[in-house]
Amino acid sequence: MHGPGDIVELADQPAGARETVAPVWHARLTALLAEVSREALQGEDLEEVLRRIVECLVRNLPVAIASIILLDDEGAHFVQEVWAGDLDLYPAELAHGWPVSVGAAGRCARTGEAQLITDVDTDPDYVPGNTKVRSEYLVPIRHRARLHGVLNIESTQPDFFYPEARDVFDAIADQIAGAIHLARVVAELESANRKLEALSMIDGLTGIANRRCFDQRLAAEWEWQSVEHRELAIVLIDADAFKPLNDAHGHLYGDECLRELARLCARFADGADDLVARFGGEELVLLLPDRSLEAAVALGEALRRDVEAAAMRHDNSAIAPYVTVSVGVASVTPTSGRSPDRLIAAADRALYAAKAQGRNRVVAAQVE
Ligand SMILES: Nc1nc2c(ncn2[C@@H]2O[C@H](COP(=O)(O)OP(=O)(O)OP(=O)(O)O)[C@@H](O)[C@H]2O)c(=O)[nH]1
Repeated sequence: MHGPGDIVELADQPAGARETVAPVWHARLTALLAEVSREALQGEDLEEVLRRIVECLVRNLPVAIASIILLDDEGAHFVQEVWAGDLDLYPAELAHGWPVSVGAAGRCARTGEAQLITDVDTDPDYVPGNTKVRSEYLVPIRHRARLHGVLNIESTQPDFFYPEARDVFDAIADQIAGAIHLARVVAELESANRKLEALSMIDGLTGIANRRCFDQRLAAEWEWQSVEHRELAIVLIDADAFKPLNDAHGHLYGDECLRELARLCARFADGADDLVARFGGEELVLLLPDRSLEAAVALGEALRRDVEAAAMRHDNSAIAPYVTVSVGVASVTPTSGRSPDRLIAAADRALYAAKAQGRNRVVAAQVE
């Protein structure tokens, strides 16, 4: 069995002796690559992936510092450095990016070539991170055409990075490139999924929540309010004489009125857990936790008046020369295990009554 100690000793060997023990590096390399892979797979996000990799490197190899310095998308600035080591590293200030025109790492990124610094004192670009460091090896981290950053290995021994050692770090840099690529693809997929999930909850015409979102939130609020023994109200809003509106003014004007109605309704969803949603067609809904029936009726009445005040022209309504709404209201203290459909059914009955009583009014109903 060979361990990291074998590699430490290797660094002290004359060139001829090194060749005889080079297989030690290569045997170690296979195990190390497997371990780097395992570590990379366990990271939750890119930063943790990188931290696990650099910690794995300093645990297994006789290096003083290992760091991964990431480039921005343009490859013009280093924007993040993740490091591990026995020595303290005083990393350059990366808050605003560190241009690739500066430092040995910058030279590595600019040229796309590995940089071997056998004696840091003689390298004009070397930026000291710790005064005990004597030699440094920098390898580009590249996946296909994209340069992700630079792998930076520092040693307290001069001439530490002889060819066998450099082979190992070159191979590790390739593997890091794969790990970074994978972590970035996963992050992009997760972000795209979050956007899709959000989009799937939005009504395309009005920009407010859609029915799917409403159903989910209703179920969640129902359970929550049943635990809290608090009321849950809904207000159903239905535009009056909408078919005649479309017939008289055209579908596009109808769409515009729906958007304006959604905007007016949204102003009443001002509590942290309130929701305004398109219930379907020309019908909108407000989900209002912690509202009594009286409070919800008052809110429905204020909304009805606001719609009147908006005076959206309607030349084909028997009720008024502008758009009006009928409103059905219901409120209940939910019981876990019973369906929230009872609440919707009550608001629907109230809405039907408002229509039957002449429209442009608010009616409340008891939950049965
Ligand atoms: N412009 C437009 N019209 C819609 C949309 N969704 C539903 N509608 C129309 O809304 C109208 C609803 O008609 P009805 O259910 O008969 O109701 P109404 O004419 O509003 O009559 P009352 O509700 O009884 O006052 C239908 O003509 C639908 O085509 C939409 O997204 N845009």
